[in-house]
Amino acid sequence: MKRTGILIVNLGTPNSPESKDVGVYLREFLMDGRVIDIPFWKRWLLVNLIIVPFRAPKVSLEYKKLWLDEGSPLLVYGKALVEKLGERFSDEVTVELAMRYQNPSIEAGLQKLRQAQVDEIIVFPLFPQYASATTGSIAEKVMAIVQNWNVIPSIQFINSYHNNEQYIQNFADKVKQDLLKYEPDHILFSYHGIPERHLDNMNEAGTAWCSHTGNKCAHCSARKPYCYRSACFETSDLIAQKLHLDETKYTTSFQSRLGKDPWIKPYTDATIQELAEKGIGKLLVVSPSFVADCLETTLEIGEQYRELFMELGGTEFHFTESLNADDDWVKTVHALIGEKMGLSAELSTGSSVRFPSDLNQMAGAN
Ligand SMILES: C=CC1=C(C)c2cc3[nH]c(cc4nc(cc5[nH]c(cc1n2)c(C)c5CCC(=O)O)C(CCC(=O)O)=C4C)c(C)c3C=C
Ligand SMILES: [Fe+2]
Ligand SMILES: [Fe+2]
Repeated sequence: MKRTGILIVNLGTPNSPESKDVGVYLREFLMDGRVIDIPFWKRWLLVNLIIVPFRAPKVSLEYKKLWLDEGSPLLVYGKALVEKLGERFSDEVTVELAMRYQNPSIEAGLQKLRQAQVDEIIVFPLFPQYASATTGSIAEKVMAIVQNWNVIPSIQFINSYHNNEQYIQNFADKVKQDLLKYEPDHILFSYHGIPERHLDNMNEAGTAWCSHTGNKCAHCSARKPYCYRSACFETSDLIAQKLHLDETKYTTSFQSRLGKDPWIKPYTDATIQELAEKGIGKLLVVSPSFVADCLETTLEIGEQYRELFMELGGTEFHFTESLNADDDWVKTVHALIGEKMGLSAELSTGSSVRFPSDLNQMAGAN
């Protein structure tokens, strides 16, 4: 019987909210050459002498606000998701949670799959829109580890699902509830940003690939899934279409800027200012690049952007909760993985199907 290992991977978490552990986490994260893509020695100086000493104490206070008994929100939601997924798969499937930075590590997760003697591994990054700094980094790490194994099983990466029908529906359902509850004047889809340079570097031919302008990202007209910016715009459009929203009723922007280099635009803070100046009173913010609530949603959006909007004359500010470990989102992840396992769409979207056992039973196998 074929055994499958599934590795669900999110960004990371410090071991505790204390400044020292946050520093260790930030150092591992920001020393990743896919995150801060400058020569090693410059990155080392920047991260160790400037960013971490100033940022760790501040971020530690933020983690302390959100920390739960069992750990950081990303860890808690990740564990709940993996537990629910495990219940949906049969005994031949092993599901493990890993964090790209700190613990549980990708190394530990892969080791558990190896011990379970899986024949294939499916890596599912909790990032719907591909970016080299997130999905790319996870793939690099996984490949660096398995290259030392004697038996390297078949490995598949689920690189991008920014336009997946079920993922779009999951967010549309959440937004719909808030539209009915708050009746906002406008919806802002705010995604985590990346430096513009990261998109320029994508073109192997060496020329800039992404136009960085317009809402259709003109040079990426085919809306290639690997242009993070285009993918984010497409996600917003698809959610808006599900909700029959007029184009004038929503905007897409990018948050969480770090450093002085240009990041993809429009920036969320500038967009909030423009919306307030246009007279938008009631604003609903949605963040589809985060499938679990974390510092960047609960605090950056829920506190900092709320404060900014209200200071600028806004009357109501609401934030749509992320998918976290909602049952409908679990079904989506189950279906996306099922597809990679070669199961039919019908079976993989069925909520009560425990595959592959069901498939085997249907085929009369043991
Ligand atoms: C959603 C996708 C994400 C992309 C793309 C991304 C790129 C990216 N991030 C930084 C710097 C930081 N990000 C931080 C936290 C953080 N980022 C994401 C997601 C993406 N990052 C998540 C899910 C989180 C975790 C938040 C949590 O609650 O644990 C941080 C740490 C917090 C802070 O200091 O603000 C930094 C730093 C860069 C430089 C970058 C692209 C190059
Ligand atoms: Fe980030
Ligand atoms: Fe682009």
